[in-house]
Amino acid sequence: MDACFSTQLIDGDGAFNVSGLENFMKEVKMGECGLSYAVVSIMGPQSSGKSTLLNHLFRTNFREMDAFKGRHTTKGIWLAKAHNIEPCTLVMDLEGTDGRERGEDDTAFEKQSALFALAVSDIVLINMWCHDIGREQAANKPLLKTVFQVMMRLFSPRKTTLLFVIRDKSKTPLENLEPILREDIQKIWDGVPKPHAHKETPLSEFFNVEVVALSSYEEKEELFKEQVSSLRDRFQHSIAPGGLAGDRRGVVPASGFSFSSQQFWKVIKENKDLDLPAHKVMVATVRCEEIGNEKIASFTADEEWQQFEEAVQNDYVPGFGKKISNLLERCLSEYDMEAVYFDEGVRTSKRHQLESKLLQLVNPAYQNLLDHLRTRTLEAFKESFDKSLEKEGFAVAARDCTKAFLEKFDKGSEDAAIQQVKWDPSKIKDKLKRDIEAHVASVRAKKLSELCAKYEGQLTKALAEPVEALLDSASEETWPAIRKLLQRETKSAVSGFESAMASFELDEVTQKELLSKLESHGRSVVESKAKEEAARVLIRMKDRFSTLFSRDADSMPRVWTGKEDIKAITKTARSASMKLLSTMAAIRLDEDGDNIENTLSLALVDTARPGTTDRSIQSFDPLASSSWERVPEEKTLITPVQCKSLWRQFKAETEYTVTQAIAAQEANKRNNNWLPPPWALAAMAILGFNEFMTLLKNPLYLGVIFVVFLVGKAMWVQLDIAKEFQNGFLPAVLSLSTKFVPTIMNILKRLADEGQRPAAPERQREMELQPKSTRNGSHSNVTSAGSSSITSSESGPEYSSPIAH
Ligand SMILES: Nc1nc2c(ncn2[C@@H]2O[C@H](COP(=O)(O)OP(=O)(O)OP(=O)(O)O)[C@@H](O)[C@H]2O)c(=O)[nH]1
Repeated sequence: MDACFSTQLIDGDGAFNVSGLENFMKEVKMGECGLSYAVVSIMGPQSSGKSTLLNHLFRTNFREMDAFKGRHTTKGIWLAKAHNIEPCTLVMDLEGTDGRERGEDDTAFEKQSALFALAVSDIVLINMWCHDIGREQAANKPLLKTVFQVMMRLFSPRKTTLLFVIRDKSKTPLENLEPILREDIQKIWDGVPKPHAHKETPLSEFFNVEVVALSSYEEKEELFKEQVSSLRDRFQHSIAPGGLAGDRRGVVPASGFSFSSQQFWKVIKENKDLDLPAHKVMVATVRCEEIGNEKIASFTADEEWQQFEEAVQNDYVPGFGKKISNLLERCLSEYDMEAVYFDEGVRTSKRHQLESKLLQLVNPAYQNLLDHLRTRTLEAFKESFDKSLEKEGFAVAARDCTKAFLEKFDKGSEDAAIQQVKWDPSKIKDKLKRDIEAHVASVRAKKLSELCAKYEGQLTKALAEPVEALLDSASEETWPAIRKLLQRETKSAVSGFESAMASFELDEVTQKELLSKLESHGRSVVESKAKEEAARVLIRMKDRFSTLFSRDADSMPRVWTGKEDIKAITKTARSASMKLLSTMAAIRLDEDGDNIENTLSLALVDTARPGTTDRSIQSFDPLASSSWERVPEEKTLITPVQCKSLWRQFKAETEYTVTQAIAAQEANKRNNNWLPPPWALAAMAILGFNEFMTLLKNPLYLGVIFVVFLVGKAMWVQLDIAKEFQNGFLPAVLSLSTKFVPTIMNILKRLADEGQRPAAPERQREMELQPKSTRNGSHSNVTSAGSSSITSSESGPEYSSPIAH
């Protein structure tokens, strides 16, 4: 027996051979049959030639009783596939009945196997001896009774074909036998108790009854074979309309046959009624679920899908939607193909389940893909936006690029779209939009701040130095000039900035904000410059004072000859410095209506006005305040009090210059008077002529005159007489008188040293042996003597200036 094509389905003890059936199903490729298959089973008394008939009819290998070896009876239910019969026909050989009445014991194997055969078979062959027809004690009667009884428990008629096979037919023609048999069958049917619903249901509603008679296999084998062969033909295309099982109902699809059979047997064993429709739904549910799970498993294991799943982890994959849709479609259509014969409701709902499970499986990959698409699009946007900024204006570039790249995203998401479902990519698109907007905003802020910095820089450059120069030359015109300059430069910067900003298409409020920022930058440049200058005001004042004081109208250095009116010059110079102080005292970027200059002038310069000369009686000090009248605090650079203290410092620091000038003037005057008057010189020359001639005529006198000249010359140099007399005659005589004796002593000492000095090399050696300190000491003595003479010459009598007070 070929184990692959026949198997024991249920053994003698009622155990279902699940694995055997599964193997059998695979071998005969039942899964592919769909509804195109038929199940034939045979019932009949033991050893009535059932196996023999089946083997001849379907070319199966059921074990037959070997006439020579002894008795063998079939146990349980065997299953085989009919050879060369279309469509695929499964054949079941049942254990033979023993022909005895078994009462109502539904648990007997005979009844259970009959019910099972009726539940799963399209055609049931009822094997009977010809001589049993019309007999009251026929062996098949209890069998038929059993068949009809169990049939009621199937709930709904399956329209099973009952093919009565009359064995060992006699000479009586079938035409005569058949009515008798049908009568017998009808009698049995009528005698079977039926449920209320089927009280009036005719037998034909449940069964198609067919009768066939065969000659004895034992006695007329050839004829038997011939008749079997023609009977075999009736099994070809048995399920087609008009065939043996043409009007069968409630067929379970082939792939559910195994599960269905198991369930039938289980229910039968539990002695429960078989609800065929419910069974069908149940089988469909289980099978469709199984098919769905198989499809999910095969989808998950699909190499193409795995490659896609891996690829989308790292990057966007073009063509994702189409490919995945195809894979899903393939999977679903495979399901459809396999589940097509199962209950439609179940099949459809399980299909939905399968679809949603598959989509759940695919969704993370889809989300990943869209995320990659979003980041990719954003990166590409950034790059393209940067490039287009070089060619077009900001707002246009931002608008065009945003539009283009959102469209690209749309295209990408369309490409990723899966046919089976409408997943909405709008959330991711919104995120992309937000990212793009944020990028545009950041670039805009950067560009605008660059632009601001550029124009602010330009404005700073245009203002800083001119403002500094204007403040330096402080006058009444300084602040109007600064205002004019500020207005002009701000206007030009604003117009430049405005046109540069146009491409950003900013809203009016922002534009105004930026422009006013630029304008206030201009003001702040001026203000900070003014503050800087104010911090240096004292130096500036002193500079101005010394410029005006020590240079004349032609900018030539003044020589204090004595003719200059130092008082007037000082006053002019101080007035100018005071003006500078007043200019620096406050920022006057708006119209200057302050009174600073007047206040300062009154308080500091015009102190000589009548009534104000004596300070002790000046009751009110206009500078004793920390704020100027009509000048807000933030515009004040130097407060009145600070002005006062600065002025005091200024005066103290410039006083020396004035003193020096006065002293120089005095000295100059005296310098012109140190020689005796010309008339005295002329008298001396006329009166001393004879003595002079005597001196020239006597060589000894000449030598003495020469020595006196040398000593005189040395004294002249040593005492620096010419310089001494620059300070006036009287101070020079006093100074020279104090230094005269020490200088004479010094000259004599040096002359004595010269006379005692040995030859030059010896002197050199002596110098080398002499300690350094001694040498320096002698030098420092000379220097100190010199410097002391200079110091004493510089320190003239203190001069008390009338202007200083
Ligand atoms: N008289 C007669 N005997 C037959 C016929 N066909 C087979 N037999 C004989 O009947 C005996 C039993 O044959 P099987 O085919 O084993 O009978 P069975 O009904 O399958 O027996 P079980 O399944 O064991 O109940 C064998 O010895 C056969 O030779 C027939 O048409 N007429």
